[in-house]
Amino acid sequence: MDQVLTGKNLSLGYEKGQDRKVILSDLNFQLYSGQLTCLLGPNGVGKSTLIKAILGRIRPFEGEIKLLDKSPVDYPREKLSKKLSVVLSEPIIPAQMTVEQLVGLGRTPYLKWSGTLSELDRNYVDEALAATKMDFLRKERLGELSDGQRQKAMIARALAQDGKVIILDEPTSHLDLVNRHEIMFLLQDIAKNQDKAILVVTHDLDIAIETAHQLWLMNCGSPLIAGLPEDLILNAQINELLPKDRFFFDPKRGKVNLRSEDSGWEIQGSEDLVFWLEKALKKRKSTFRTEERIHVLENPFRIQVGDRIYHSIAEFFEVSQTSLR
Ligand SMILES: Nc1ncnc2c1ncn2[C@@H]1O[C@H](COP(=O)(O)OP(=O)(O)OP(=O)(O)O)[C@@H](O)[C@H]1O
Repeated sequence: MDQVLTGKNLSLGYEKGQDRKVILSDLNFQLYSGQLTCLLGPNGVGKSTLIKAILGRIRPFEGEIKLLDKSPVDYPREKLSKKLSVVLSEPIIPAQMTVEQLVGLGRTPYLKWSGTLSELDRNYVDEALAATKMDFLRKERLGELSDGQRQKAMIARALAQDGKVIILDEPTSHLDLVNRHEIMFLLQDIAKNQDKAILVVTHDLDIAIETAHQLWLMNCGSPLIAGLPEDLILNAQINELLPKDRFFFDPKRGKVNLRSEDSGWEIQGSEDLVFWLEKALKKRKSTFRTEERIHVLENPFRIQVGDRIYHSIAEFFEVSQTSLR
């Protein structure tokens, strides 16, 4: 497992005339080949700014980024494209272009003056189509693909480019649940099987935890936290992503949960049943209160309060609106 991209003591931001607007400071990171890394953080924290610096589009105010042996800003453009490929979140895609033509564009940095693909280039295109399971759609026009298929075509283009590092900015943001998982598992496979270092910017914590080998967590004013998702959950650093007064990450459920200090109810029963009933109750926290203890029972599912029995949460809410107050 090699470090292919590193950042040391970085300070990043934008310059306007004499003014410097520092967005990120004291930033350190290592991106490893063979791993899928997900970068998470709230809107505006500076994720895109970091990506721009990695792509050499902005120069660090301080510190250094190293892509293999040198800084991205020191690579000639074409050489950089052979080391690093990018899939942006809102690419401009010509609808008439076929999948095969798009993936062929990934070979642009390698083309000779004639501009035509050599046999070797075509092999890369074929391999990229096979790795993304897009072979059967190679002649399809991009305008006629589903969003998920289009995203896979973009990933195939990045693969054909054959860089060591692939960066994707919110690649799953427009996709349904199944496609989001599929794309992320595909990226996980590519990282492992093709020894790529893949960095994905995402807001999807659930899927990042499920699929990433490493997480990078960014939050305003704190250093970047990097680690295995499971370590960050067990040592509670995952909470750095959340406003701690209102939310916490529940390690048992693997989910973000709302804090409730004074819940206004007491529930007894098995952990799973209590969890789901409490979830439903939290959504009604402003309207629901009871002094009586709530028992939640299974086989068959029922909720008991005093001697009253309810057979679903909906029924409990409906009746308790009047009887429990
Ligand atoms: N070209 C620019 N010039 C000046 N400030 C900028 C520029 N681009 C971004 N910023 C500022 O940098 C900060 C971080 O923005 P950035 O886009 O990096 O955040 P982000 O974490 O990617 O957010 P999101 O999750 O919403 O995409 C914001 O305050 C933004 O206004």
